[in-house]
Amino acid sequence: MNALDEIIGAVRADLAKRRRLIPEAELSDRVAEVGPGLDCAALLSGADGLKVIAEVKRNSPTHLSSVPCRPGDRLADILDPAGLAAEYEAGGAAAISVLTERHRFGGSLADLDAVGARVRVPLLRKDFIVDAYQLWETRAHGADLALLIVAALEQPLLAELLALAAEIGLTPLVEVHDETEVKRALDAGAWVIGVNARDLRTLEMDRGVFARLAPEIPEGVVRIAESGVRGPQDAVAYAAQGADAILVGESVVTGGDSRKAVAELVAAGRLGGGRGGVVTSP
Ligand SMILES: O=C(O)c1ccccc1NCC(=O)[C@H](O)[C@H](O)COP(=O)(O)O
Repeated sequence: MNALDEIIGAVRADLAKRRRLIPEAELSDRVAEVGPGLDCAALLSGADGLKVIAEVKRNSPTHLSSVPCRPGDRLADILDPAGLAAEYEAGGAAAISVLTERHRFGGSLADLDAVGARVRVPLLRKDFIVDAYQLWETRAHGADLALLIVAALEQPLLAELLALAAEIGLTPLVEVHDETEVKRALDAGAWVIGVNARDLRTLEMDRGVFARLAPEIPEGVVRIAESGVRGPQDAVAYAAQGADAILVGESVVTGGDSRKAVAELVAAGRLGGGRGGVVTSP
């Protein structure tokens, strides 16, 4: 069993418990009350400089070095996820990602609620979404974006979840790692694509993947470089390779001064040039 399958097994078990506690109909009523989220494609476009999506990540199966962590290791002791997100926002983050998966990442929907109550920028729920229930839940808890990982979803389900996300006012961030997955994302109708430098099956990191895949992603689609950003030099490189945005977790969580770390990435992104295109959702 690969790393992704193992994570998804635990996600499905948790999901079954939550579904018993809160029926989907209750969540859809809540979604009707909260209404649609922010339209994030335009907000994440790199037309006016590389955007930084900063992540609240308590733990991870790897560190940047790709060394597998021991069970119980903490990436960082995040006592106040909302306070951390506020630091990110003050540093210029265009959006906040909250890793809500519990078993391997130590996250929760309570973290998402806390962060959403504190910041004004768009909120991404980063989790392993394999069922429509999780999308209802994502919007009901106030997120504006939901992650759909192509490697975790067969094609009809990917297209169905993408359509449902759009229908309930979420911007789907569709994550890919190779050429075939880019094609599948585009076939499903994605308009915001994240290229993850981390192979979720093997946990290996390859920062060259974005440069290889970016030309396969057409103009008009938002391109996000995810994972493994160590600092400003990587932001400059990704901007120069045409990224609209970068998604950064570990290096802004563990550096000590998270506001400064994000501000440095934002400043560096301006040096990289970027694509300068105007992007709108369909
Ligand atoms: O972070 C991990 O080790 C990981 C392992 C397996 C599946 C997903 C994983 N992370 C999710 C992410 O995509 C990252 O948290 C996110 O892109 C930020 O990455 P980083 O800046 O390298 O912390």
